[in-house]
Amino acid sequence: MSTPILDIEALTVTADDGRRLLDRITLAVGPGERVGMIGESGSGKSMTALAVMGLLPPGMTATGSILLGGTQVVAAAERDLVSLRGRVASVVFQEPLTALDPLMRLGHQLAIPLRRHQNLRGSALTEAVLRGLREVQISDPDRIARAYPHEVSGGQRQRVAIAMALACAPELLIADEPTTALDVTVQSEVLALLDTLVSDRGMALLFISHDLAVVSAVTERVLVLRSGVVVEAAPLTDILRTPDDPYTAELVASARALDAVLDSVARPTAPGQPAQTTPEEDSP
Ligand SMILES: Nc1ncnc2c1ncn2[C@@H]1O[C@H](COP(=O)(O)OP(=O)(O)OP(=O)(O)O)[C@@H](O)[C@H]1O
Repeated sequence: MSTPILDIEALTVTADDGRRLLDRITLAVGPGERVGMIGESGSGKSMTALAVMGLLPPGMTATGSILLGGTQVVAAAERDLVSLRGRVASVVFQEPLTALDPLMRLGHQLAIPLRRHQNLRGSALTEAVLRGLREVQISDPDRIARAYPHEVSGGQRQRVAIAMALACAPELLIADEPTTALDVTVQSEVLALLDTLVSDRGMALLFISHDLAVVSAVTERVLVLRSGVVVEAAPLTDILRTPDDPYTAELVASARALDAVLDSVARPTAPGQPAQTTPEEDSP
């Protein structure tokens, strides 16, 4: 296998009260590979994403190794992490407002990473902002660029957050429950959009969700996390057909839209093929 973009080895994260939130997690994501991380609430999925980006909350200590684009993240200096974020890996969080400044027009927010990454100014920058919005299938980019976050729908906000995450052309996109906060129809549209963008750009994807049906739509290999421990890591089809761990078996049994999942096992050629949808135009 070629050198992984992300190579996590025995990652342990401990809270200041001594609780182990992650316990010797090991995971590698190769260039262009799509890996799912699944587990119940509190299992440590978001903590893994934060650790990879060097964004652990105060009081948390990480040990082990996280190589991101070949650079060690554990105990790295902030200035080294800044150059990795956005360029090597970006995150899309569940709640787009986490990534967006409520007091800044969306176009200005998207312009910040574009200016930094592509060194654009003036009308070239404006054009890049509108292009970025079109790439996330926003059909009225002029209006959205002028709007503040609260003036657009949740789906549109998440599309802008995705555009910001992609602005520096990262090699790895970490999507942490990116559709969970959205209405069901918008969920499948945003999932289809992510799937297309990741394919078109040949990006690697670490897709985090509590929902096996969602993970199965966009990834080919899955890691199951429980109480901070990896209880199973296997190709998606193996997890669905013959889960080894009882907890994984439970997840499979209770997955929403189980029929759709089993259907995708019957047609194993289709990792990364979520429901076909038309571009979103949900109103705010
Ligand atoms: N800032 C914090 N300080 C202390 N403990 C925390 C903090 N944030 C999360 N935790 C704890 O870390 C553990 C892992 O949480 P994490 O947010 O990674 O779970 P998760 O799998 O992403 O859950 P969810 O699906 O609900 O987001 C949980 O026990 C949680 O209570």
